[in-house]
This record gives sequence, C-alpha cells and structure tokens, in this order.
Amino acid sequence: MRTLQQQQEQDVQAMQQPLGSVAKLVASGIREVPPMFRVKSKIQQGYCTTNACDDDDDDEESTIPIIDFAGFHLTERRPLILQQIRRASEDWGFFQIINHGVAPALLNDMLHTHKEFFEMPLEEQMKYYSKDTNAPFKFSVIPLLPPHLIQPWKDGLTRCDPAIYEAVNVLKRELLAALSESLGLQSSFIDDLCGEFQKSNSNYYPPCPEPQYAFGARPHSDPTTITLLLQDHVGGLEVRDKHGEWMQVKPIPHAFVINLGDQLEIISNGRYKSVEHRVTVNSNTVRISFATFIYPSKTTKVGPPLELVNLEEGEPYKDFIYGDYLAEFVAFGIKGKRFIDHVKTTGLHYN
Ligand SMILES: O=C(O)CCC(=O)C(=O)O
Ligand SMILES: [Fe+2]
Repeated sequence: MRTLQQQQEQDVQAMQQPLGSVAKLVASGIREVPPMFRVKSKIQQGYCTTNACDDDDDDEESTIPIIDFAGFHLTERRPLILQQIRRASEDWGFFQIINHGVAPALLNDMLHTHKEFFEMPLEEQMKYYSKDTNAPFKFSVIPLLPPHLIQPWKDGLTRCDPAIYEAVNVLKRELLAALSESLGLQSSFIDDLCGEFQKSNSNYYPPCPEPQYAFGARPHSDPTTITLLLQDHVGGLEVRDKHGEWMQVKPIPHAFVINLGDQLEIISNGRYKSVEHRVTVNSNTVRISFATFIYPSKTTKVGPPLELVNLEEGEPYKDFIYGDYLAEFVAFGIKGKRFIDHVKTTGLHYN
C-alpha cells in the first residue's frame, strides 16, 4: 500500500503535465465523458428532484433558509438574525443571505468579468497557468484534483482582486461574528481562531455531453471554516439534507450561499454541521459560480472550546492542526463520504 507521501509525490509529478481545459474538450466535439471524469451512473441515481428554496413550498422544514441580513448592526434586528443563523446552522449547515451589503456591481464583477477568459484560446489562458499556490490570478488546468481522483467537470480560476477581497472580507467578519455569537461565544472567537485566510475561485462548468456520468463537484463537505458562494441563474448546486435527500439550492440573484465547513463543525463540537454538497452539470448551459473559502493558518490548532464540550453528550471532537487535517482530507479524496466522520472523535490516523 502506498504511503500518503508516496501518493502525494506521484500526484505532484502527474500534475506537472497539464492537460488543457474542460471547455476545450467540449469545444473539440467529444460525445462521451472521458474516463478521468467518469462516475458510475448509479451514483447519480436518486438525482435531485426537490427544490430546496422553492418560494411556494409551504413546508418550512424542507427549505434551505433565506436570511435577510439587513440591519445586522441594529439592536432590534440582531437577535432575530442570530436566531435564524443558529437554526439554519443546526438544521442545514447551509443558508442563503440577502441584503448582505456587498454592492451589486461587485457581485456582477465576481460572476461575469472572467467568463470571456474561460472561452479564450488555451495558449492565452496558459499564460496564467502557475504551480505557485499563492499566485493571485491563476488558471487551473486538468487535472484540477490530485490525479488519482476522479476529476471535476469544471475549469477554475483563482482570483484575488483587492476590491472584491475587501468587500467579501467585511461580510466574512460579520458572518463569523454572527456564528460565534449564535454559539454563545465571544464575537471575535471564530474569526480569531479560524478566519485568517481568504481565497476566491471562479468556477466555470461547461456543458457536458453525458451529464449523468460527471459531476462539477462530487459530494463533499468543505474543509474550510465557512464558504461564501455566489452562483449565476443556472443552478446545479445540491445539498444533502438531514434525511439524506439531495436538494437543489435555488439560485437567487445577488444572494450569497453560505455553507459551514469542517472547521466550524469541529469548533461547535458537532452542533453545527458541515454539510455534504455536490454540483451537477447539464448538457446545454455553462454555469458560473464564485466561491470564497475562509480558513485558518496551517499551523492553527482547531478544537471545540471548553464551553461547548459536554462529556455527558458523548465523545467530544478532537483537536486538529489545520495543515495536517487538510493534507489528510486531500489524500482521502472527494468521493462522496464526509472525511470528518472518519476522524472527528478518533483523530487523524497518525496521531
Ligand atoms: O460551484 C458551486 O456551486 C459549489 C462549488 C463547491 O462546492 C466548492 O468549490 O467547494
Ligand atoms: Fe464545496
């Protein structure tokens, strides 16, 4: 059996030979999903049928909450918003926020500015290909994930634009304050521990000739603290609800989809869940999303604070060094199981 280090070395070698983009594969006229992207069709069975944000769905229990963030700083609004966030985090681990204060022009910029980039000739795009993980504008080519994993049907662009960074950063601070307060923690607790880093990616999901055999993202939970996602009107993001059903996250113009990541589940000692989600693709339309990941430094030790540990309720979550957690998460692979379930009370395998 290969060790984690051998696997990583082999993956790094394979990633030295970029294979172009998914958009170019599609443009070349392929009629089938190539093996490196191909999932078994049975994984796609139980395909989402429910619209989790349907306005006219009168069963409140079955909808992803939409939270109006307007007036978060007002004493008369804050308790209600905190209550809604607590409930959404306990029941779903996913919610959408509207009236969040980020200017519409910036939101449009996040989604639309780089559409043309994804459609440019590959030679032009490759000028922005880089192996430097800290490059501020970086085009991702196939393979996007370590090559031993099934590849996602998408192209990606890491983007660090100062105006966008700052606007999302303000919102991030408010959200982490709200999440801390909703758990009864000091307002800055989560930001101080796990909010240091912020990275944004544009995702471009080209049409797929056999959408039942590929995913834009296979089922996974994010290893982050939280993820803030903007999506266009097409739809394709689905979350697994507490009954195990896949539900669509209905696009709402200018809303951010917020999903709680594994680090938040760890801090909350399992009270809040980092929920599995996936991205389906379709045969005729490009979909674009813009994701901002918030996460701690690699050396941060993340664990539940004492006030959230109640030994009578069972084994508490272990502490993890984030860098170690992330390395194991990547090696485990995005394959339809929550990595966190394997380690939350036992720790990482080599600890
Ligand atoms: O594009 C989306 O809707 C979600 C992407 C996602 O889940 C991720 O980047 O972690
Ligand atoms: Fe995700």
